[in-house]
Amino acid sequence: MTDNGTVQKVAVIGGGVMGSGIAQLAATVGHEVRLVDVSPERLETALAAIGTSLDRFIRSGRLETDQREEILGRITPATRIPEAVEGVDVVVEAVLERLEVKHQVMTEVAAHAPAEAILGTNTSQLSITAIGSVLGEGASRVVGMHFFNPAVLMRLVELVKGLETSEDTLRRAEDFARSLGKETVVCLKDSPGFLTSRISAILRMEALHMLEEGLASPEDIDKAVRLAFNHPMGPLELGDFNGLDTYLDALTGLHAAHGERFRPPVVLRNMVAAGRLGRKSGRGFYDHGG
Ligand SMILES: C[C@H](O)CC(=O)SCCNC(=O)CCNC(=O)[C@H](O)C(C)(C)COP(=O)(O)OP(=O)(O)OC[C@H]1O[C@@H](n2cnc3c(N)ncnc32)[C@H](O)[C@@H]1OP(=O)(O)O
Ligand SMILES: NC(=O)c1ccc[n+]([C@@H]2O[C@H](COP(=O)([O-])OP(=O)(O)OC[C@H]3O[C@@H](n4cnc5c(N)ncnc54)[C@H](O)[C@@H]3O)[C@@H](O)[C@H]2O)c1
Repeated sequence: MTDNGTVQKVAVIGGGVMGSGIAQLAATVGHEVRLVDVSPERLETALAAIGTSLDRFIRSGRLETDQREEILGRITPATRIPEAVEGVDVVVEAVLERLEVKHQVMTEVAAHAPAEAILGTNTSQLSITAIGSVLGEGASRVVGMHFFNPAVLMRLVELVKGLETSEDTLRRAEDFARSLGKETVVCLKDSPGFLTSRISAILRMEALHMLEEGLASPEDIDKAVRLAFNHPMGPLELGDFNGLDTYLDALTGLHAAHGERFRPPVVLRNMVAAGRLGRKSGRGFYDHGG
């Protein structure tokens, strides 16, 4: 909904950890949502995860039981972008953290979405300007809309202005984030990692180096951060929660942009090479029974 409460048609591209949460959030506040993933299996997993999350809200009394089907009924799964973006007001792209994949998706979205639709990208750290660069003048409609995992609970959306992002696009992205019940901050300059990912990556880097140095077990490194600083999760368990492949992609980008202080530690490369991606693969720094 916009500031004046208008229901919007929203397409979320990518039905993974983040896309499923963003789709759920938008449908919960009453928007009409199309959720697109190239993989039908991922779409099935996404809808199941949304159902599980809605059940948790019902159990804790934050949703009525009959809202479950209404919310799910507002989400239309799809495997193709062209039909899914027809007539939408807002697109949020949440596919892999790879520039070439984002380019491919943005090009297809822009070819089929209405010219006035805003095109948000949920990238964790890539340049918004670079993502929009494939659209020529269309880059004015591209804006960073960085949600946090789990999108249904975390309070912030970090908005990032690319070099070509128009003021109107930024304002509409802000309206859309507010319609989802989120607070916003605006990163005025397009610098990889924006405000939040640079901060969180530094904490994560230190935890990974401590693990490599054998200073403590993963459990104790996480416990230290949780209890000393009142963080809800330690950096290693948060890595398992978010996806270690996504962590590695983000650090690789930050390393390229900001240099040595973000060089991905070997322990993380090895985890990803071994397919230990965290919760989504059943095993990461911890065993999740997968
Ligand atoms: C990498 C990217 O670019 C950026 C990022 O995303 S960085 C990561 C940002 N995210 C974080 O830092 C998350 C840190 N963790 C947390 O905030 C919390 O651990 C958490 C909110 C995920 C879970 O809360 P926690 O108290 O630890 O666990 P838990 O007891 O399971 O959940 C608390 C409540 O939330 C509910 N809940 C948790 N996850 C839920 C979900 N996905 N859907 C619905 N409800 C949920 C639970 O049911 C519970 O409700 P209750 O209090 O009524 O019983
Ligand atoms: N995981 C997090 O905590 C988190 C938090 C904030 C932002 N992000 C960012 O959000 C984006 C998505 O991350 P994620 O963790 O949800 O990843 P994920 O791996 O869980 O999901 C990505 C999904 O995109 C789909 N996909 C790939 N190519 C596609 C295409 N061409 N068209 C449609 N779907 C396609 C994949 O099938 C997959 O389901 C990344 O840019 C990431 O950096 C992640």
